[in-house]
Amino acid sequence: MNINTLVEQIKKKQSVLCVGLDTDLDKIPKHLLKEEDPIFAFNKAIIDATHSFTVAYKPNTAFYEAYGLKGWESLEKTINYLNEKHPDIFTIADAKRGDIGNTSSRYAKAFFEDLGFDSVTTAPYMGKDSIEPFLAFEEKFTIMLALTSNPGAFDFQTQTIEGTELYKKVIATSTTWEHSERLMYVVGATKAEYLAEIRNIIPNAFLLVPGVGAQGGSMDEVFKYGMNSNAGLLINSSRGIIYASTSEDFAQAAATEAERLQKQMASHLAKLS
Ligand SMILES: O=C(O)c1cc(=O)[nH]c(=O)n1[C@@H]1O[C@H](COP(=O)(O)O)[C@@H](O)[C@H]1O
Repeated sequence: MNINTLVEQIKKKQSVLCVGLDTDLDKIPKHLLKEEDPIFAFNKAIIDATHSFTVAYKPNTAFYEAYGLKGWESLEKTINYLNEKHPDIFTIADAKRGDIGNTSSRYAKAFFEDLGFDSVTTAPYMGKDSIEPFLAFEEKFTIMLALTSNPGAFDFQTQTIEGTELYKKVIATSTTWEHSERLMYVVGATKAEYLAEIRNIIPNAFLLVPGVGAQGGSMDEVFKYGMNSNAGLLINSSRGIIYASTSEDFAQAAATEAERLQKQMASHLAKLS
């Protein structure tokens, strides 16, 4: 996808909402379990109910890989459904990949070419040659972990090395890589107070911000410190939306929650020209 398509969607829908499809057979409504593919049936219902409030969907591949071949088929049906029905909606394979160069280029082919996602999440621990193979794909985006939402973010990411916090060094270094204009970055909503400094390093990049809802991050703080002139944000909620109800009314409840978040976003996005 071209970045302008994403920005147009954000302005049109007055939303930066990313719905996380972390679909768990133990949590979806019981009546769906008799469907031939309960995971896809659930995802389809969630997409049908929420797409008008949403600019991105993010299936986390762990929830599909956990069910082996069947799970991978559910993932494939989900991305095909999104690409056919909603080609303007940005898609994220949340796979957190990254390996030596030739392996990374296979991961990139799997998610960008075979499955047809617009973007994939990556872990930058292995450095430049582990990320550049993803960046080689035109009109595809690589969303690199920068400062994550979990408590373990303080174990390494915020440690100071030679006077700079590691996450800042990682972000600044990544801007020197070939096709760094195809990078986006993950910053947890639980770390919103760090966003102003992150914006000093990468004023223009899009940030994927998970951690509102179930993890307790504040959306208003994320906008306050993280928004740029394109919005520059994709704010993810997974469990808070898809399990808003676990009864037969799950899709309606997901739509109500997605609309509530979209309305909150619109109050900040009204400033965009
Ligand atoms: O890369 C991610 O999406 C991610 C990074 C991060 O720092 N924290 C984080 O929660 N995530 C993912 O975002 C989703 C958050 O889900 P909820 O807490 O249910 O909204 C999960 O799929 C996580 O794997």
